[in-house]
Amino acid sequence: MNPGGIPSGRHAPIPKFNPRSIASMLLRLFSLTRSNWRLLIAAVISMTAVSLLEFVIPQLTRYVIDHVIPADNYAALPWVAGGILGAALLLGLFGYIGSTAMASVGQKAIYELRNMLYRHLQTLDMSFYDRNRTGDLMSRVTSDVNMLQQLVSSSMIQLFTDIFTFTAVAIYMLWIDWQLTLMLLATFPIMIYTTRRFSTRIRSSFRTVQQSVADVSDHLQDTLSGIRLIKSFSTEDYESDRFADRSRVNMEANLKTVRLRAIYEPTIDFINFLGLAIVLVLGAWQVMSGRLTIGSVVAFMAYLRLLQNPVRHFSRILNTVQQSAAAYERVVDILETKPEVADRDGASQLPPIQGRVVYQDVDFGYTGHPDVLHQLNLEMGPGQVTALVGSSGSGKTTIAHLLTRFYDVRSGSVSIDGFDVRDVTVQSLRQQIGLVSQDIMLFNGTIRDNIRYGRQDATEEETIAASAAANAHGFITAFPDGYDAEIGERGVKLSGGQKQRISIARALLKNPRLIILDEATAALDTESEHLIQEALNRLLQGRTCLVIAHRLSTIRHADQIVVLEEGRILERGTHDELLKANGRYARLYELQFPQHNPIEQEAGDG
Ligand SMILES: Nc1ncnc2c1ncn2[C@@H]1O[C@H](COP(=O)(O)OP(=O)(O)OP(=O)(O)O)[C@@H](O)[C@H]1O
Repeated sequence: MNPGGIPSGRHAPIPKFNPRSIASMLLRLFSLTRSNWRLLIAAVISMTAVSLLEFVIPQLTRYVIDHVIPADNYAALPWVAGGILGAALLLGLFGYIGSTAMASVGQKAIYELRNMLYRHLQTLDMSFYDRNRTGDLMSRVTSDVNMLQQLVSSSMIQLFTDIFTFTAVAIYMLWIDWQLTLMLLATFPIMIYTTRRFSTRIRSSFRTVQQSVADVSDHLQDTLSGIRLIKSFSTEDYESDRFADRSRVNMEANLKTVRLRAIYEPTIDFINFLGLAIVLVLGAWQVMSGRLTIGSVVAFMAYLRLLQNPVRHFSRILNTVQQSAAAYERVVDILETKPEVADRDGASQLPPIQGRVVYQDVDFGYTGHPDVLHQLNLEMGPGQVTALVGSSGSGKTTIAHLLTRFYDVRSGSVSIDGFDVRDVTVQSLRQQIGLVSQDIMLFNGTIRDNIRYGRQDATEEETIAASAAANAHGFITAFPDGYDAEIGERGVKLSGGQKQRISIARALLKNPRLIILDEATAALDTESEHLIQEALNRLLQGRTCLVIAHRLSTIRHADQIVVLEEGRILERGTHDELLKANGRYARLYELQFPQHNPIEQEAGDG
C-alpha cells in the first residue's frame, strides 16, 4: 500500500467515462497554450476547409452520373477531372496546415504541462517523497505526459474534423432523403451503446497498463541505482526474476486491452456494414421506384463512409482519450497535491542570522510513525556546537529535519534568532543553513558544478579557497581535468573521503551561519580522517552547529552534548560533565572505548 500517497492505479477507483471530465481535461490542456491562439485559429480554419472539401467531392460524382453521362457532355469531363484534382490538392494543403498547426499547439501545451509538473514536484515536501515511489513519479512525468502528447497532437485534429464532417454530412443527407438517413442513423445508438460498454473496461485496463509501466520504471530506478548492492549480494537472478514479474504484469495488462479492442473493433465494423446494407438496399429500391437518382445513391454511399469514418475513428480516438484520461488523472493527482511544508501567507524573509536556535516543547511524528519527539526543549547559542547522541532511531536526524523544515513540528516551535521557522520563507531559511550529510549527495557533473551547487555565482577564487579550506584542492588539481573533472553519477568516480571533502567545500562556499553535520558512521583511514576532521573544524568555526554524532571521539569539544532516548532528552552537558554524571553518555562512551573506564578516570581525576 501507499498510505497517504497520491493514489496509484491499482487502488484508486476507476472513474467512469465522463464526457464532462474529458472536456475539462481538453480545456485545461489547451488553456496552457492560450498564447498560441493564432495557431489554433489556423488549425480550426484548415480543418473546416478539409471537411468542406470532403463534402464537395461526392457532389462532383453525383453530378457526373446524373447530368454529364446522360447528356453525353464530353466537354465537361476535363472540368470534372480538374475539379477533383484541385479539391484533392487543396485537401492536402489544408490537411498539412491543420496537422502542423495543431501539432505545435499540442506540443507547446505538453511542454508547459511537463514543466509545470516538474516545478510542482520541486515544491512538494519531504513527506510527499516519503510516501511516493521515485519510479512511479518518474513515469508520471515521462510516459503519462507522452500519452497526453499523443492526444493533443494527433488525435485532436482527427476528432475536430470528424465532428464537423459528421454534422455537415448528416444535415445534407437528411435534406436529400430523410427516411433513408434516419434508418442509417438508427444504427448509431447501437454503436454508441457498444462504445460506452467497452469504454469503461478499456479505460480500466489502460490504467493498469500505465500503472505497470510505473512499476517497471520504479524497479529499474531502484535496482540500477543500487547495482552495487545487487552485485555484492549476487542477487542478479533474483532481481531479474522480480523484473520479469513486473514486465509480465505489463504484458498481460497490454494483452487484455488488445483483446478488448479486438472484440470492439469488429463489432463496430459489423454495425458499419449494416449501414451499408441499408443504403444499398433501400437506395436501390428508391432508384427503381424513381424517387432517387443513381448519382444520389452513389453520393450517399460516399457520404456513408464520411459518416461512419468519424464513428470508426472515434473508437480509436476513444482509446487515446481513455488512456489520456487515465494518464491525466495521474498527472493531476500530483498537481493537486499541496505541500504540507510551504510558505505561509505573508511569510517574511529571514534576515541574516546570528544563529540562536531554540526548540520549544516540540512534539513530532511521521506518517505511520506518530511518536518520534516528545516535549523536546533545546537551546543552541550562536557559534556553539551542539552534539546529539543516542541510540539508533532515537530521533537525532529528526531534530535536524525540523530545523531545515523538511517537516513541520506537530506542536511547539523551532525558532532561529526569535523567528519561528514557519513564519519565514523556506528559501530564506534554507539559504542560511548548510547540510553536510553522511550520505553525501552529489550530482552527475563536474567537481566545480558540485562545489558551486549552493552558490552558483561564486568566483573561481572563492571556489578554490573553499576547496583549499576543505583539504580538497590538492586532490582536485591532481585530476587531469582538475575542477572540470566529471565525477560520475552520485560521485562514483571519487573515493568516500574525497566525496566528503567536496561536500564540505560546498558547504564552506555557501558560508551559512548554521551547519547541520550528519556525521559519517563509516570509519575512514587515518590520513583521510585527519584531513576531513581538519576541514570540518574549519567549517564549524564561528557557526552554530548541530552535529548528529555517531562516533563520540569527534564531539569531545562540543559546547553541549545532548543525549536522546526514544525522542526524549535524557541528559545534557559537556563531555566532562556527562562523564562525571556517569549516566547514559558514560555508558555509550564506555561501549565505544572499552579501554577507557570513565569511573576509573573520574577517580583518577579526583
Ligand atoms: N521519513 C520517515 N517516515 C517515517 N518514519 C521515520 C522517517 N524517518 C525516520 N523515521 C522514524 O523516526 C524515528 C527516529 O528516526 P531518526 O532518523 O531521527 O533517528 P536517528 O536517531 O537519527 O537514528 P540513526 O542514528 O540510526 O540515524 C525512527 O524510529 C525512524 O524509524
